[in-house]
Amino acid sequence: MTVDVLKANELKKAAPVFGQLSFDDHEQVVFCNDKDTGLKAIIGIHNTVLGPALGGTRMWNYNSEWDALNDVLRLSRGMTFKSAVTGLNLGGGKAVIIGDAKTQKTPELMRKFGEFVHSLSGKYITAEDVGMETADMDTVREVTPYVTGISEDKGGAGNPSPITAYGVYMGMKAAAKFKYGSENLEGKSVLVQGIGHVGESLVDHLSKEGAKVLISDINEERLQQVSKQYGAVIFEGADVYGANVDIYAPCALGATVNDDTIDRFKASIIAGAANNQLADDTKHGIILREKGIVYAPDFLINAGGIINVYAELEGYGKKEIMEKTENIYNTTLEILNNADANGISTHEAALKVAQQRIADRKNQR
Ligand SMILES: NC(=O)c1ccc[n+]([C@@H]2O[C@H](COP(=O)([O-])OP(=O)(O)OC[C@H]3O[C@@H](n4cnc5c(N)ncnc54)[C@H](O)[C@@H]3O)[C@@H](O)[C@H]2O)c1
Repeated sequence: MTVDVLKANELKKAAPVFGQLSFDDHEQVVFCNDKDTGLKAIIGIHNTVLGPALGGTRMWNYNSEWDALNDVLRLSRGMTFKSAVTGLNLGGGKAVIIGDAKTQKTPELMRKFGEFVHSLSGKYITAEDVGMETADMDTVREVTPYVTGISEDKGGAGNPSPITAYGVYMGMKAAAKFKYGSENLEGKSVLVQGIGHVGESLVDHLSKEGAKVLISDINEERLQQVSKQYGAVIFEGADVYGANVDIYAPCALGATVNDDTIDRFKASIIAGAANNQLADDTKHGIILREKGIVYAPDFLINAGGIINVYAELEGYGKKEIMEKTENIYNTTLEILNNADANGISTHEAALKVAQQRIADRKNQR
């Protein structure tokens, strides 16, 4: 049987890992199970040509183990290209813990997860992602040195989210320069979907610049708090994707640009922090281009966090972190212009730069 003659669900049964639609020549996929703590985790190592596979751990109440596997495969692949396009000597990896971070996360579970990370001898280095806090990484640090994103008083670079937000802000400004001829966001309406660690900080930058900020979240309490603090308007419409705004900033979860939403966008720029914003990178990247919607590739503009944690490994300080993150503006503008000149999607343009860097390194060996 070949991939062509099997439908997705049948393929999953026939080849549960290598046959996953999101499997993209990943080097290693590790399933971690511990009965005592209830840990069920999957570590995905996509590529280590440029360096150790670094990427955060996400704790999420997945509907099924298939969803968790699919997520870790997609996310770890994204990390490979994020580090490559950003010029870091890191490979791509990610981990998912299946469960509710609010009710099922315990220090014992995090330590056990850390032991699994340690068993990979540094091939995978973890950090925080959705459902994780700096304090959780401190707990993991008790059992392995292969963790970043630990707190500043423990020698880490601290919470990466504000740096991620700053990079997204830089990428958004570059997209504005490309689309509107000016990077100035004053008066532009921006809908930030998801006002968590990154989203809130992005709202802060945008409000200070005089953008008209709309916010959307499933957490009503946060909506009220962020609205009050920054003067942002809570989006009340029925269709967040069809909102009449200049810029849509997805900062919650991925795949919000999909077959169902793509024809509804009125925004002329999509620039946000969420990983894997395009449900289908190729197809939706091309459709956005045809529609004249400028998409600032997620893995390019949300690299501030990885720049921040990379500092822990390379030993550089805040100044260099901010300089590297600010440079996301230049890289984004370059890639948007390059995509335009070559008639390809912005996603493809960014991917090509990343893939070339990996191929060059491989050839040097
Ligand atoms: N934290 C980082 O440094 C970093 C780095 C790179 C990428 N990212 C990505 O950015 C996104 C946000 O990360 P974060 O650290 O702010 O996460 P977070 O968990 O702090 O915030 C996510 C927010 O999205 C909200 N949300 C969830 N589902 C939603 C929905 N359907 N509609 C509206 N809101 C919804 C949640 O209530 C929460 O407020 C994630 O996709 C993450 O992978 C984060």
